[in-house]
Amino acid sequence: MKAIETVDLTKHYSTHIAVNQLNLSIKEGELFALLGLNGAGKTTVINMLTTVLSPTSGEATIHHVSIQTNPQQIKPLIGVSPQESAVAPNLTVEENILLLATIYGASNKEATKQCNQILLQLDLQKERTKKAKHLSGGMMRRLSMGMALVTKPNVLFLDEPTAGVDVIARRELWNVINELKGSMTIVLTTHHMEEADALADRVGIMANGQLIKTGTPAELKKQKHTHSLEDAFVSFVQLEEGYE
Ligand SMILES: Nc1ncnc2c1ncn2[C@@H]1O[C@H](COP(=O)(O)OP(=O)(O)OP(=O)(O)O)[C@@H](O)[C@H]1O
Repeated sequence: MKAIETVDLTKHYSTHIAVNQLNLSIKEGELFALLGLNGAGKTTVINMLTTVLSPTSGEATIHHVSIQTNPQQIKPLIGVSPQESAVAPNLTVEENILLLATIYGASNKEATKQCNQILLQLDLQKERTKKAKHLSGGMMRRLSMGMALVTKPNVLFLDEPTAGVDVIARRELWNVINELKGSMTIVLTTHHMEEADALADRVGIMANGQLIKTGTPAELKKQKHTHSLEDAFVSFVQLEEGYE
C-alpha cells in the first residue's frame, strides 16, 4: 500500500517556484529521507503534505486521502515534528504530552496511559517532571517527536530531527527513530548524509524544487562508485547545478 503519493505537486511563492512538479511515491512502513541543499524545497514539500500550505497545482494523497479536498481527514493520519517546535516551555514534559492528548479528545485515563507509553518509547521517563524550557536540545527534539506520536499517526514527518544537537544526542535520536521504524511510515529531512545512510530505506534528492534522484543509499552510492552517501549526494547535486 502506498502511504504517500504526489503527482506533479507544485508550489509557487509569487514568481519563485519552490517545488516543481514533484512525483513521489512512498510505501507504507518505509523510512524515506528527503535530502537537498538549503532552499531546495524540502520543508515546502512537508508543509504541503501536512496541509500547512496549499499546493499551487498538482495532487498529493496520504493513505489515498487527498490533501487538497480532504485536509481534515489527513490530520488524524499524520504526526509532525517541525523545525520550530510547538512545545510549551513552561509545562513539564509530561504536561506537554498530556495536554496535547486531551486536546485530541483522550479522557484523563487514556491520556495518562498514552503519555506513559510515549515516555517509554522515547526514553523520556527521567525527564517527565522537567519543564520543557530546561531540556537539552536533544531531549527537546525527543519531546517534539513524542508530541507528534500523540495522534498515533500512520505517517510521521520529522523535519531535520537532529539539527543543532550534539553527536551523542544525535546517535540517541537515531536509536529512537530506529525503534519507531517499521511501525509507521516516516518521512524525514536532514542535512546529515550519515543520518540518511544510517536510517533511510530510501532517499530522495531535491535540487531547485525538483526531485532529481531517488533510490536506496546503497543504490545511489553504487551509481557514483563511492562508499560515501555524502560524496554521491554532492555529485548528483553538482551535476544538476551545472558545476561539472
Ligand atoms: N513563505 C515564503 N515566501 C517566499 N519564498 C519562500 C517562502 N518559504 C520558502 N521560500 C523559498 O522557497 C524555497 C524552498 O524553501 P524550503 O524552506 O522549502 O527549502 P528547504 O529545502 O527546506 O531548505 P532548508 O534546508 O534551508 O530548510 C527557498 O528558495 C525559499 O527561500
